[in-house]
Order: sequence, then C-alpha cells, then structure tokens
Amino acid sequence: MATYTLNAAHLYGDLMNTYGDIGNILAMGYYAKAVDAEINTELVSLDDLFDPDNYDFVLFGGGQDYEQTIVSKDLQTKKAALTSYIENDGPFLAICGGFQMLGHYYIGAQGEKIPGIGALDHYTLSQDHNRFIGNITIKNAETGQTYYGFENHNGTTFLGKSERPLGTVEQGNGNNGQDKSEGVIYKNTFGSYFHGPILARNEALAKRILKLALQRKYPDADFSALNQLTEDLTKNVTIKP
Ligand SMILES: NC(=O)CC[C@H](N)C(=O)O
Repeated sequence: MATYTLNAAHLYGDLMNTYGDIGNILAMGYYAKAVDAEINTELVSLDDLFDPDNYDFVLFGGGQDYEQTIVSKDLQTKKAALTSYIENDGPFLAICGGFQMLGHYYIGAQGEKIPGIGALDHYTLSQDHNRFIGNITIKNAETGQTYYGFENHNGTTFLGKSERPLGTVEQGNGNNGQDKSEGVIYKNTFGSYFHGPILARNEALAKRILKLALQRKYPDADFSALNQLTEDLTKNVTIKP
C-alpha cells in the first residue's frame, strides 16, 4: 500500500480514448511513485453516477463525432456534478473531443450541433472538408515550458473570456489555426488537442497536474521530492520533437 492514493475517473474511457489517451493517467502514476503515491482508476461511462467527492483527478479523452453524439446525451445528466467538481478546483484533463465537450457545443463534420455542458466558456466549430493533422509544439506562458504533441481534429475551438490557453502555438494549428492559442486552462482544468498522450510526452506538465491533485487531497503533506525530480529532469533532459 502506498502512503498516498488518488482516485481517478476515466470519463467515457470505453467510448472516448483516442490514441491511448489513458496513457495520461499511466504517466501520472509513474511519477506518483517518486512520492510513494498510487492512482486508482475507475471507468465512469454511460448511466454511471459521477460523484465529485469521490475523485481527485478526471481524464476525458478524445473521440470520433459519432461517439461524441452518444456521450453528449449522457453528459447532460452529469453536467451539474462535473461543473461542481471543476468549480471546486478539481484537477481535470480533457483531450480533443473531451475538451470540446466541456465547452458549449461542437459542430460536427456533418454540420450537426453536438451539445457540450458549458462548464467552460469555449465553443467549437467545424472546418469545411479539412482536418488539422500533424505534430504540434506550444509554449506555456507561465512556466516557459515547451510541450510537444500530435493533433488530429476537425473542430476549431474559440476560448471564452475566463479561459486562458495552455500554450501559444509555435508549430502546428492548435485550437483554431487562427489565433495561435492551444488548449485551455481554467482553475485546475486543463484542455488540449494533444494526443501522444500529452502527459507521457511532457513530464513537466504531468508533474504539475499530479502535484495539484496530491496537494488538494493532502494539503499538509510534503511533495518536494516531486519538485526535486522535476527540477533535475528539466535541467538535464533535452526534449526533441
Ligand atoms: N481526436 C479527437 O478527439 C477528435 C474530436 C472531434 N471528433 C474532431 O474531429 O474535432
């Protein structure tokens, strides 16, 4: 038994898990070992109850438009609980289709309007016979860190006033191919179009989100070993695309 335990919800992990997005939880679990912590993961899908008090981390991965249509209906039943989790600073990572569904709506490739839950203030439009596909690099303004990933999406997302981007696009398209924004940060919720998975490829971000989750659950504990690990690794490792 580890000293610290985090409970993670993999939201609709059986329907939306593009490019192995669950690897984000596995990456966090890997770094968690450095501070004697472990992560228990539970699938929360159609007709399941989402109790915000039960979870310390939520992952909502990407998916195809068809799966998003199915998930959209069920998601409305979890809207209040998910919004309350986000508003109470619950650590959350939403990728691609999951990122789109936390916002107001996504117009799918066939022009269909797929409602989100509006927990975050963005909306997503559709491109005409085009997808953004390829490697992407962004820079995070607060930390100066560079993140690497792979994007594949039809949707073009536009952030609301309360949202700031996860990063500024240096290579690739990002949220919409126009304003250089990629992803979102709102409270402790992170959204991104990055597959890869993002936390497996970007250890500094993995540790940042892991630390948020650990400190929220165990405010009096000392997780400086994780800090040390972050500093040492970022000092010595050159990350190439
Ligand atoms: N990879 C994804 O999650 C894709 C999301 C959505 N179906 C789009 O094409 O924009």
